[in-house]
Amino acid sequence: MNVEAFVQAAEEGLLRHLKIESEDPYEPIEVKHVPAGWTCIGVGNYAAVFTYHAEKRWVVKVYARDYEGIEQEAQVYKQLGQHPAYSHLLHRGNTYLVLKRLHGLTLYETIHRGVRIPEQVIQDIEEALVYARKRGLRPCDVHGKNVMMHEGRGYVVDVSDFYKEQEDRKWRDLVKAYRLIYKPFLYKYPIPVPYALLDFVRRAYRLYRKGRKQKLLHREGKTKHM
Ligand SMILES: Nc1ncnc2c1ncn2[C@@H]1O[C@H](COP(=O)(O)OP(=O)(O)OP(=O)(O)O)[C@@H](O)[C@H]1O
Repeated sequence: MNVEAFVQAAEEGLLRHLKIESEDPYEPIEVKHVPAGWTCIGVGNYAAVFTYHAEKRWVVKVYARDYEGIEQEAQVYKQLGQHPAYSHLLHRGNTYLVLKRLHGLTLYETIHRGVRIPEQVIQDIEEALVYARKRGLRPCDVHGKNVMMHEGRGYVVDVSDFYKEQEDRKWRDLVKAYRLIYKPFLYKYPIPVPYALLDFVRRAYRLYRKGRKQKLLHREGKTKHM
């Protein structure tokens, strides 16, 4: 199948009948109906990602909201060029992108399933982020659901926020947690962690970062008035 035929199949077979909704901007979007022949392989807070039974090399990332993000993500892929740790863009539609499929499990899923994450995976992702910086991008929103592991190597699955002015701390905090908590405990005794506990940690982390940000803003406000 060529890209044009795939795009046609996506527009006629998937997008016309697909039902996805974004109810809470801080929670993954909800997939209500997927037409036959297509499978949802992942959801984020903005988009859901689908594979087609007749063409396994590519995926369709369909946005449920913030459609201006599509152009930004397409631009980031153009700026990134080809790199083994990233997907790449094949086509940009009005509400969707066609991307190279990455294989494996997100780090979030590996922890859920109790699969060991080797140091090499973390190093591959670090190198991929250094590469992105060299191409003039700022790696942002790199967290456990946006990075993948396949056959012991690391991949970055979502680059949609790399255009932003400032990097955030998510990846740095994840590496810290990997070295301080994961390596000494879960790596040695890889037990499956329920989604409920992982979601609790995710929400607690969000609240912690929000608290830190407010504290900082408060302090800055105080110094300005001194
Ligand atoms: N190129 C790809 N190949 C395979 N799976 C993918 C690909 N892109 C995304 N996925 C899967 O779909 C999920 C959601 O995609 P993605 O993280 O890009 O969505 P998003 O809404 O932009 O995320 P976020 O909420 O972090 O902004 C990923 O966690 C991953 O499981």
